[in-house]
Amino acid sequence: MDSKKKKEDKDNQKSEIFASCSFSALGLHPSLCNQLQERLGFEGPTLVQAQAIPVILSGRHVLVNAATGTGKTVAYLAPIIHHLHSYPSRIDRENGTFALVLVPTRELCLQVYEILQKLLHRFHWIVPGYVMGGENRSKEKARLRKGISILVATPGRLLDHLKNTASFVHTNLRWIIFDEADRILELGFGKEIEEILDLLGSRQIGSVGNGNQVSSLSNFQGQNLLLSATLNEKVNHLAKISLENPVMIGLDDKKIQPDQSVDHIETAESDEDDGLGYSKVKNSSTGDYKLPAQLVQRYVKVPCGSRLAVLLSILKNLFEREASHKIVVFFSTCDAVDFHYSLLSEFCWSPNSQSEAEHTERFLRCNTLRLHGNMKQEDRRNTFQAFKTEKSALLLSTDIAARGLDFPKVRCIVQYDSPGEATEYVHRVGRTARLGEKGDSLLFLQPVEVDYLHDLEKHGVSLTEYPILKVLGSFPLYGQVYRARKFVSLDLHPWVLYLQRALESFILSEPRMNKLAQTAFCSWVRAYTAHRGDLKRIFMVKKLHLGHVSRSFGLKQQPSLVGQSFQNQSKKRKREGKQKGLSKQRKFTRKTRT
Ligand SMILES: Nc1ncnc2c1ncn2[C@@H]1O[C@H](COP(=O)(O)OP(=O)(O)OP(=O)(O)O)[C@@H](O)[C@H]1O
Repeated sequence: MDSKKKKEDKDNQKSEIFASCSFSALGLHPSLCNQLQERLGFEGPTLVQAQAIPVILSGRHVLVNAATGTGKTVAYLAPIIHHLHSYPSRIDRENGTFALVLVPTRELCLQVYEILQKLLHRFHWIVPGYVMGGENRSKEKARLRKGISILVATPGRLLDHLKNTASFVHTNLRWIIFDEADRILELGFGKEIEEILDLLGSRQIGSVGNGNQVSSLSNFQGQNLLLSATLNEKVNHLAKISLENPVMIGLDDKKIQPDQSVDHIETAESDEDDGLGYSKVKNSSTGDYKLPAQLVQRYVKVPCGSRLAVLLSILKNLFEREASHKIVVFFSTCDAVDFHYSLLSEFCWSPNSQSEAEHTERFLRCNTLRLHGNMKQEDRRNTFQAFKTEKSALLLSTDIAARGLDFPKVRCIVQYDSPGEATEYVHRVGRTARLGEKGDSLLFLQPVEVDYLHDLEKHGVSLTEYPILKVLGSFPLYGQVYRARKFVSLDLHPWVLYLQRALESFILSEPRMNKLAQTAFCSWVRAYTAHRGDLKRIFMVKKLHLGHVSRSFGLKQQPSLVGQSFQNQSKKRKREGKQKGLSKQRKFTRKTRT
């Protein structure tokens, strides 16, 4: 491709993402515009920012439904800061909280807080803060007592403070933002959200605050914003109880010029009026998802028993091809993350060594990190920061990293365990190819699961096949390269066979690893049984060969042996679940899968 064509392509890509206007043309205060440029390095707004900022500035309730990595965070934070900065008299810490940003996970909480800190660098009187599960409650209470102007929070911990922290002033609350609302609801926080809305007096009518408002500061009414990738029943319900006559900002307005955007933005389409003045928003979850054009999406069809060896081979190939690489691999459970993390960090094998004693070289020589919801808060924080700053690293994660997290320069997303809903697929791949950058994604499927591709196609997502035999053929075995014929099954590929054998003997020789593998096997099967709705027909436990599943955890044991411990574990989890009074599904979703 000549350089002129390359430049043209780059310009086209840019105009798909960025608007042609400036931040100040959207009505933002000049010093905030400077801050966006100097602190965050943003030269101009993205399309979604150009659409959302003027509408949010106008005070309307808004529902934003836009593609991943398009800059939604600044789209809602900038107008809030603009308003707080423009109050006739400066706000004070004693005035308490003016804006509340609700997010589903702790990592997202920290991420939004970090952006806030940068944006507020020059506006020291507007104080950012966060409260979230896993943090020290009394320290949070002390911070709330001092006063936090813009508070980022996870729902459970916020509710706790609303009920138990008397010094938490929220009488001046003007904005409630639900970021990644669909995820908040999927994690089972619906009840908490309703309670929060009730406690804040913000249900339905959207008039925030309960008396004692600082009327001298502003006579502006409450404004709620909801950002969600999917508009399903639950999100519709939340929109209904929290938004008043909202403006809908969606993907279809992508091509609209920013200066015309307010006039052209669709208001929520009316399917039916519920008599409350709120029109039901059309469900777009069955429609096409818009994915970044530059994202290369592929799938690899792997028999269950060879999954582990193929995963390791692909990762080895990716890191050897490009030394500096950032890759995220998604697993269905916390236990699977722990097992693969230990395995990848410790497994030594060099295919050209003749004796066991010579296997001293780590199979995968990359910086490996892990992230899931059962880790200690401090470790979660460290991983999150490390993966942000590393130039080359491998992150093994549950879906905790699937939504909203913005890790710079991730080149490849591997979905080793299938995601379930197509939305989840879209969010996972959304961690790469952000804001016009290059990105690849690879979905692992067993031969019995390939119907999942049709499910994705229904949403306009189509994948091409990954050349796995070519990749496996690139590894020399005892000095020889084995070029498999097309019809050779992966199970019988010499490289896969040797690697599988090496993995099994390594795991067998390490009791700790063996235990991790068994636990991971059990929760993997549990997660497989948890697929819902139509997906149950694709991911059928009945079709699984448990012996092959064991092999995919490097286990040599008979499945019945492992199955026994699986049953014991299930019973134990049920007992614990009852004791803690959590519903089975909520506990499973929050504890095991994230
Ligand atoms: N105007 C801009 N110019 C340049 N970079 C920007 C701009 N706005 C946002 N970004 C960067 O784009 C990336 C994605 O932003 P953000 O995380 O807000 O996207 P998002 O739409 O919320 O993504 P997701 O749907 O995955 O949560 C971030 O790294 C952010 O710093």
